[in-house]
Amino acid sequence: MHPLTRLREAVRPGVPAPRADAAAPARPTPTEPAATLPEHAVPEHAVPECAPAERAVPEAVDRPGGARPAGPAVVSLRDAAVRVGGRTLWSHVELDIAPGEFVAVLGPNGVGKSTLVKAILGLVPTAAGSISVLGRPPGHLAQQVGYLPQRRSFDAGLRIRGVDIVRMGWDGDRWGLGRPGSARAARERIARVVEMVGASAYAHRPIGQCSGGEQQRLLIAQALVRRPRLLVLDEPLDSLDLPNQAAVAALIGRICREEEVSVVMVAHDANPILAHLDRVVYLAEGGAVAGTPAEVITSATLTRLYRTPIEVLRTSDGRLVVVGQPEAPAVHTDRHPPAGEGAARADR
Ligand SMILES: Nc1ncnc2c1ncn2[C@@H]1O[C@H](COP(=O)(O)OP(=O)(O)OP(=O)(O)O)[C@@H](O)[C@H]1O
Repeated sequence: MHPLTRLREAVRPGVPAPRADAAAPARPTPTEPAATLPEHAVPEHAVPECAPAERAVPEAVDRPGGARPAGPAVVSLRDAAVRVGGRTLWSHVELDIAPGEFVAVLGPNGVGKSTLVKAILGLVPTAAGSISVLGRPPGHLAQQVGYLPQRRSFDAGLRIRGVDIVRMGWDGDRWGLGRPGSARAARERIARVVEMVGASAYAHRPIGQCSGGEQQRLLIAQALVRRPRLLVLDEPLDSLDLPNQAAVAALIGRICREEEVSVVMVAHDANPILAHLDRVVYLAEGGAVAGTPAEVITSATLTRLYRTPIEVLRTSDGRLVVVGQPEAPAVHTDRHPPAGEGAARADR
């Protein structure tokens, strides 16, 4: 492979290409609860009460930054199911994500969290039901969706600067040619997002010499630079130490509010992100439970979902802390390229 092609593959922005076979448009507004596990899986008392699944997200007061924003949902799943490798991973999933909401997708290893975000991106087709993103089938408005795939790290010898990585997010597919429009607007926006993620001090260093946490911030800036309306982050806290997990979680919460972008983030450990979240989606046992952290993160619900005793405590300052949640393994053995896509971007 030509060295430039290899470099380009290594640092290409995570903007998903549109799929030809994306899901059909969403159905008209149903009236079922927002999200539930299949009835056989969770007794009635364990299913949190969720807002009705309406296409226009109703206001609520559960938002860390204030009331839940009203307006058309940015992401809607209606009775959605996904099959990979001949097996249904989850089904009957109902979910609405409002503009500017910070939503975490949580659950045990291998339950289908990454597959859920890939379905939202249009990289994996729905087997039943429907998904809509910004009112269109997944993958149709890729320019308005920023994506940070799982585990991207850079070779220590890579000389390209952090700021160039961010620039690639701006140029998109025209990397090396430049995107039409004002060069000044590009410079200003790139400087703005670099500052927003707190990377100004090291953005001009070679990316290979930046720490994992610094690289992660620059990649978040890359995903954000085109002012997406939806930011999809697949385990952005993976392999960061605890202080960095907390700092990056706080950063994402702040970005969510300042840029008015909806964020869907896959995570293993709820604790570093809980204080910043508007909603959580727990995947388990072939279905999903969604709601505010206070609704979903309870000892009874998590114990049932993980099939192991888990305690949820409330600290004196009102924070929820999950105790006893199984640790994620250091190596994920269940990673595959998404259906219909080569391995190029799947699981880096
Ligand atoms: N393209 C594929 N073909 C076959 N099986 C797949 C494919 N993609 C995912 N799977 C399987 O689907 C299951 C869910 O995978 P997924 O990566 O979505 O889980 P996850 O919840 O994100 O896991 P983890 O927490 O370990 O990252 C796994 O068992 C995985 O092996």
